[in-house]
Amino acid sequence: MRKEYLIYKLSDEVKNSGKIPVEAFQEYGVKRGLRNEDGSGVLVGLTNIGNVVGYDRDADGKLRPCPGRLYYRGYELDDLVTPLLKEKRFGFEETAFLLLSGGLPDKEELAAFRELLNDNMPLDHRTIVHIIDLEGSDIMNILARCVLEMYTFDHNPDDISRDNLMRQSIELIAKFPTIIAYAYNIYRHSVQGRSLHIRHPRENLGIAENFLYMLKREHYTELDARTLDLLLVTQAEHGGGNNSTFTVRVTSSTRTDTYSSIAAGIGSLKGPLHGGANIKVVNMFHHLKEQIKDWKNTDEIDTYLTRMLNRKAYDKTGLIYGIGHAVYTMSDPRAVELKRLGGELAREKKRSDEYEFLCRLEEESIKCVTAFRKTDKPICANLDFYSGFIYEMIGLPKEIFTPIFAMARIVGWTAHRIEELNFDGRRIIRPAYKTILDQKAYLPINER
Ligand SMILES: CC(=O)SCCNC(=O)CCNC(=O)[C@H](O)C(C)(C)COP(=O)(O)OP(=O)(O)OC[C@H]1O[C@@H](n2cnc3c(N)ncnc32)[C@H](O)[C@@H]1OP(=O)(O)O
Ligand SMILES: O=C([O-])CC(=O)C(=O)O
Repeated sequence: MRKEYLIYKLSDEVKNSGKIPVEAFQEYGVKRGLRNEDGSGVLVGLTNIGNVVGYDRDADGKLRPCPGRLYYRGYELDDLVTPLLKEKRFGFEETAFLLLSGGLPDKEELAAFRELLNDNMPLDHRTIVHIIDLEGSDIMNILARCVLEMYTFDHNPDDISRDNLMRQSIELIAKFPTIIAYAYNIYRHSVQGRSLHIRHPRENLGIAENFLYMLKREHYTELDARTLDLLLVTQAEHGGGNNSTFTVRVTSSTRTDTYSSIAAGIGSLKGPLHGGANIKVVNMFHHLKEQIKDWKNTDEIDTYLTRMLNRKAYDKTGLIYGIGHAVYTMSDPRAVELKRLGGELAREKKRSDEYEFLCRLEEESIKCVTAFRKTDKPICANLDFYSGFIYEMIGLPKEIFTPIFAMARIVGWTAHRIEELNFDGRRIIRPAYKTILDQKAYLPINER
C-alpha cells in the first residue's frame, strides 16, 4: 500500500470514527468548550492574580452584559495605565512586579527589580549560537524551542520550590525580548537575505525600549517606546481561564518543569483564535484596504463583511478576526485603551485615514456579526483588533506580533504557574470525557 494512500485512508476513516453529534453534549450535560449554556465559562479554579469581567448576573442568575473590566491583583487596568500616561513613565517592569508578587513596588524596589531584569536580559552564549542555527520562519516556534533549550542550561531545572520558580520566572521575562529580537534578526537575514545585526541589550534601558533598540537601533521615537510599553502592560495578564494560561496551569499541575509548561503556553497562544489573531487582523486589514474602494461607504463595507461571514471572501473561514470574546460582551477594556493609543500614534505617523477606516470596520463588523448570528447578545472588538495596526505604526514586522504578545503574557503565565504550584489543596487537573461508543469484540487479524 502506498504511504500517501495509507495516510489518506487513515484520515478518511476519521470522518466516521471521529463523529460526535453536537446534540450528545446536551444529552449528557457536557459543557462544550468548558462553557455553560449562556456562553459563560465553567468555573474551574480560583486565583488571586487577574480578574476578567464581561458580564454580571441579575437576581435570577441570568447573564447581564456589561462594559468590560480587567483587574491585575485587584487593581483596575485603567488605574494602572492612567498614571503611566500622565507621568510619561514606562510601566511594564512595575506591572511584572505587581503580578508576580501581589503588591505594587516602592521606588527602591522598582529600581532594584528593573536592574535585576536588565541583568538577566543577555542570553547564555550557547543559546545565541543555537538560535543562529535554528532554521524556520515562525518566531513563535523558535521561541518555544529556545525555551525548551533553556532547560538544558538551567543548573536546577526541575526544582518546583517557590524560590526557584521565581528565579526562573524573572529569567524568562527578561530573556523573551532578547530571544525574539535575535530570532527575528536572524530570520530576516536567512529568509529575506538582509544583513545580519545582533545588537545585545543595553544596560540603561527597560524592556520595551531595549527590545526596540535590539531590533531597530536608534530608529524609534520616545512615543513608539512608550506605546510598546503600554501594549506590554495591557497584554501581561488575563486571568486563569484564557487558553494559554490555562494550558500553563494544566501542565504545571503535573509538576512538570517550567520550560515544558511555558513552551506549551506558547503553542496555545500561537493559535489564530487566541494570540495569533493579531497577525490575522493585520492581514485582513490589508486585504480590506485593497478590496473596499470607498473606505467611507458603509454599504460597501457591510456587503464585503457579510460575504466573509458567509465564507465567500477573504480566508473563507467565516470569521472576522479581532471581533468577539469568550468573556467580554459590550467591550474589551484593552481594545478601548488600544483604540485611543492607536488614534494618537496615527496622528503622529500621518495614518489617520487608515485608523478611521479600521474604526469603521470595527463598528460595521459588530453590526454584521450580530445580524449574521441572529442574537441580541452583544459582541465587541478584542485587543487584537488594534494591536497589530499599532505595531505596524511603530515599524515592527508582523512576524513578531504574536511573539510580542508572548513577551507580555510570560508575566501572567509565570505568576499563574507559581500560584498553581503553591496553593493549599492543589491537585492534578484531570477532568473527564464520556465515551459514546459501544464496546466491541476483538477480531483476530486474519478475520478482519
Ligand atoms: C487574545 C485573544 O485570545 S482575544 C480573541 C482573538 N480571536 C479572534 O479575534 C478570532 C475571532 N473571534 C472568534 O473566533 C471568537 O469570537 C472567539 C474564539 C474569540 C470567542 O469564541 P466564543 O466564545 O465561542 O464566541 P461566542 O460564544 O461569543 O460566539 C459564538 C458564535 O459566534 C460566532 N462568532 C464569534 N466571533 C466571531 C467572529 N469574529 N466572526 C464570525 N463569527 C464569530 C462563532 O463562530 C459562534 O458561532 P456558532 O455558534 O455558529 O459556532
Ligand atoms: O481571555 C481570553 O479568552 C483571551 C484573551 O483575551 C487573552 O488571553 O488576553
